[in-house]
Amino acid sequence: MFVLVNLKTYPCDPVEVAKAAKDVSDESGVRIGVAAQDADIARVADTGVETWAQHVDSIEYGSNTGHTLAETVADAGAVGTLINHSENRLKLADIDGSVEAAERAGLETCVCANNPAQIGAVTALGPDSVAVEPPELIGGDVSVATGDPDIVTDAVEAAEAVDEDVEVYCGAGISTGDDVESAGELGATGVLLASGVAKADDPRAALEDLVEPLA
Ligand SMILES: O=C(CO)COP(=O)(O)O
Repeated sequence: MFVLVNLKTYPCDPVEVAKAAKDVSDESGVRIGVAAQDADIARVADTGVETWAQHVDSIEYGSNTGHTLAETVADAGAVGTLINHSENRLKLADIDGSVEAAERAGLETCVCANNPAQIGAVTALGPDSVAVEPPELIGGDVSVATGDPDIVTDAVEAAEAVDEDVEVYCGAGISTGDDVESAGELGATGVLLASGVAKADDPRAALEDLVEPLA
């Protein structure tokens, strides 16, 4: 299982979380990534943790004020990027362009979607992975794996029907090792989570608990 921690714009210390994620990944052997804000990517990557961007735009070098260029986040140390997160939704054409931009820059791609039908649509764009995250469960205490297990199994089925090579992750409300284990049992090969680590009093302990069943 891949554990991708999305720091969003939470007021946590990104370097502290990144160092903890790097250590816990090294100790457990579980792949852990940290998706940081653009301005934090370089110092997060300096910790040695697998570093992701939270978004890249469907643009090339040039006159694009205020946008995120895939090459720039890659140069800063990101190796992957989220696209179309529920909090930064794009039109299908822009998702397609962002996937293309990320691939051009050598970034791994994870396209998020709200439901299995959207998962099928974005899988057709050929990203490395897709992630189903029901918006109503994001930021809450109920894990998608227990609160809406069918959405995970249906998303896995929808993606497989389009392209068996695209990994399927799930997210929303995941905060414990049990949640990660349940997500795996439903067919997900990774989880996206945010508040369970970014808002934890002790992010390192939260990460240790998350990977405990996997180590
Ligand atoms: O949006 C998410 C990850 O990208 C999920 O957020 P929570 O883990 O806070 O529910």
